[in-house]
Amino acid sequence: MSATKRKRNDDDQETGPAARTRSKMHALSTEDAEQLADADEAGHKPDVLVDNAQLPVAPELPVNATGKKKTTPKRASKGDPKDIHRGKPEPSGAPEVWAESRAALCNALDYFRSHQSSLHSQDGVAVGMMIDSKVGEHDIFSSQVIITSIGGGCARDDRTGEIVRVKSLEDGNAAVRNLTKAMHLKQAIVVIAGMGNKLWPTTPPHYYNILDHFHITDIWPVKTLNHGNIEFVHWMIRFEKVNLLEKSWWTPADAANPEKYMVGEHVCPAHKCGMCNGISKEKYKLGWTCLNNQCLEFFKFDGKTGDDQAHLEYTDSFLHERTEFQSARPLYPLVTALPTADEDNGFGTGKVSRNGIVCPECRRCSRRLEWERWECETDGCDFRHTIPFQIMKPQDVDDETQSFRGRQYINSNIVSKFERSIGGYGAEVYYLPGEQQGELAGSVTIFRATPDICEKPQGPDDLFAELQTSDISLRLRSEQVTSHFQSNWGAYYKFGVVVKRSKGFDEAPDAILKGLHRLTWAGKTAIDAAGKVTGEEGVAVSEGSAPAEFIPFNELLCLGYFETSVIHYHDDGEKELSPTVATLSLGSPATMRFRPKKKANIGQSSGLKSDKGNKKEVLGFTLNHGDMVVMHGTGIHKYYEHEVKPGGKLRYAMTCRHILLDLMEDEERRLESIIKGRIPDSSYRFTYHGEDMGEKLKVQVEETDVSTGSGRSVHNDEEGYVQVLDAVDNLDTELCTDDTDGEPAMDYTYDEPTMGDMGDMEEKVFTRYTDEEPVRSNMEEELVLDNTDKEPATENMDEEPAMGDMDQESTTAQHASTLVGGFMDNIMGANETLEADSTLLQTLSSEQRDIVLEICSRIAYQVSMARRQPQNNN
Ligand SMILES: O=C(O)CCC(=O)C(=O)O
Ligand SMILES: [Fe+2]
Repeated sequence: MSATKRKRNDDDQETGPAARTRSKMHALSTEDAEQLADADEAGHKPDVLVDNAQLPVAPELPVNATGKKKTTPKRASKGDPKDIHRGKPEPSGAPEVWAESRAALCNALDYFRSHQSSLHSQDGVAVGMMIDSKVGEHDIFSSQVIITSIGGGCARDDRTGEIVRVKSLEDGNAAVRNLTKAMHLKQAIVVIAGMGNKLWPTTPPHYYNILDHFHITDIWPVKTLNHGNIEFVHWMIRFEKVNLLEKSWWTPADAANPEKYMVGEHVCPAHKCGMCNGISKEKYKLGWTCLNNQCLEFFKFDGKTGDDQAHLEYTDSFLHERTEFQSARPLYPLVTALPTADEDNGFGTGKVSRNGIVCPECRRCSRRLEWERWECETDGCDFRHTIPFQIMKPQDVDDETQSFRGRQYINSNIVSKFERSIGGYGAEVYYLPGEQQGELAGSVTIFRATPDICEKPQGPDDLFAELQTSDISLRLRSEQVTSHFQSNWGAYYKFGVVVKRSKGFDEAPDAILKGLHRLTWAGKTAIDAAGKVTGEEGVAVSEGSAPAEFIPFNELLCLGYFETSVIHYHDDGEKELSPTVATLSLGSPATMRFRPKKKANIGQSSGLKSDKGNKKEVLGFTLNHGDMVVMHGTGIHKYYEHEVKPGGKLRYAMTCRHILLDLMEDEERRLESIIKGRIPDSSYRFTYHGEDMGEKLKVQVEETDVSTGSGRSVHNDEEGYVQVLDAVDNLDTELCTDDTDGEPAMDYTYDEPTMGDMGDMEEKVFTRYTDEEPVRSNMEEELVLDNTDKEPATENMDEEPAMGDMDQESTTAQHASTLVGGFMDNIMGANETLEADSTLLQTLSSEQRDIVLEICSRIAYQVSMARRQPQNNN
């Protein structure tokens, strides 16, 4: 989404003619600076919100926070930044706004959205500046004046941890340009000071502290020698506080304001350069020098250059001078107003809903960490703020989908594509190669949901609606700067860093369990399909990476995307991840892309070029509402990375994986994961069988009207019914067939319930009649499990009865029957929860167990639904 792309980095080096023109800029020439401003206006797009999902881990206290990239060499010591200020006096006041993390600061303040650089600009004009741990030798942090160097051209020395100059900035950089423009346009700048700045005159109360509005009086180049005695040019800036009358809150409480100068009291003399005619102030005690870095006299003090500049001290007149400041440009309010519904996109998921807030009570900047609302991050402060959600309907999704310009791309030198009809879906199967000739990294299978599929009861439309109204515990990951919300269910999943929280499937809302069962079908089916296609199409398969066996999922990660959220290129991990990852897309459309990792030896011979060190995408496709995508093969995560960029107002993705718990090092988490990853028996009522069951199975279903007892054929459309019947039918043909004639051995009918006071209520209970007498009452169930025409489930292969081992079979059948019977008793006794006897359950193969549990769960569900219907037939 273009609004989230970083258009340019403040530290970007500019090249080309415009840059060369600028290089002639005199430090303080108004005329040149105005030209520069014009050039910027013409040539640069406005700065926009940095897309923060790609940004480094935001530092939290007590880590010294400067928002450095992960690649930045480590500091020599990571002590508590408070230590730097021990013994300093307390400040006389408190900041109007503060933050403890860079992410919160940048999320909440519209004048400082810069997650990485120390400058924030709008329309090419600087509006907010941060002074933190990069403190130069000639920096000043006093009550009314701040002098600092303008970032860029520095790096941290790996050995010493010191900041050193590595690049000369004769031409300035984007930051210099944007600040110069602000100076000439008289744009006031909000200055923010971090605790990492050792020049604080008092003890900073928080990590990030908003100081006040300042204006820029001077920007000039200086020449310094770095540790290797190499000459570098960099740029300095001097700010003056706008309001000189009010005592600055960061000055000591118990001292009279030591720095209280007014306009005109002191004047710093300026002189014209005999060489270039440029005018420069006499800023240094060392004497006057020309401050035009294009002039031969630049930074020559009385003809001298070199070491004597190392200890440049400012003149008193330069420090004490105060400059008239009046501007037509409005000051940014220091406290950014709370976002309102009017500014939002109508659904409560717009860009402003992803911003942070400044708590009106404690003035802390807080991120939008909770999906539902903003909560002040200060312990003990219970300020909450909401922009109510509006439910997004299938029609809204359709409208978005119609206008979505997704990206369909396949590099056919690398990726092969096949199309099939699978499980009632149109499916696309893509094969991604590994590094070796003929090696397969894995397959990506997409099941395309049609409008019919989406509209089915319990289908994607229902699920999307349900997610919007259920509490699915979505939260932003506070320890990382990401733009999507997430909740993890089942086993702990290592996603970048180990998820801090995971809830057990036994506490999951139905929507999550429905997603899990749907994806289980997709995972299983995709493996079968990919295997089949490899056979049919002669695709080479490498050993191990994409096995033919499906390992049931034990984890589900639910992601929630607001309008501007994305998930950037990543892999899902390799070490603790089994080969299958299945995702269900709900709501807004999105584009998913795959590219080989930088170091993967893929695509070289096909001319796959790198883009800034990254490989280009090899596969891109749209994911629409209801679509499911299955990645199968660990090679997909080893050699490739993927990203997903939604293009609408609200999207959810539920992604299931199997986490290999044996590889989990943390024993406590491992044990917890076993428990949390257990799929509750009652959830098997949501078992999904794909969309073509109705075609495969033609089992007559009879419905008995409970009031008349008369039977009639059903193809009842009532919510959930056909689906339930289909599912039960499916079980029939799978397991419960009569040995003699191949017809289903049981026949589900509705029968009059035998329980107490159900009256005329349209109670629907499934009862099976066999040819023989029912074993118990007409409410009882009996299952005849037939293993003759079905392979036993692979995972319990050893324990399975041998074909034709009737004793074993009938024991299994009996156990199944007892389970269902016991369960029926249980629900008829008004207890709607399934309490299957686990000992008996263990005698069944996993497939049989699923089926038995599914029958039980579906009956329980129907009974409970019927019980909830209003009894208004009398
Ligand atoms: O949002 C999606 O569709 C994909 C999410 C994803 O890549 C992940 O959860 O790892
Ligand atoms: Fe992923």
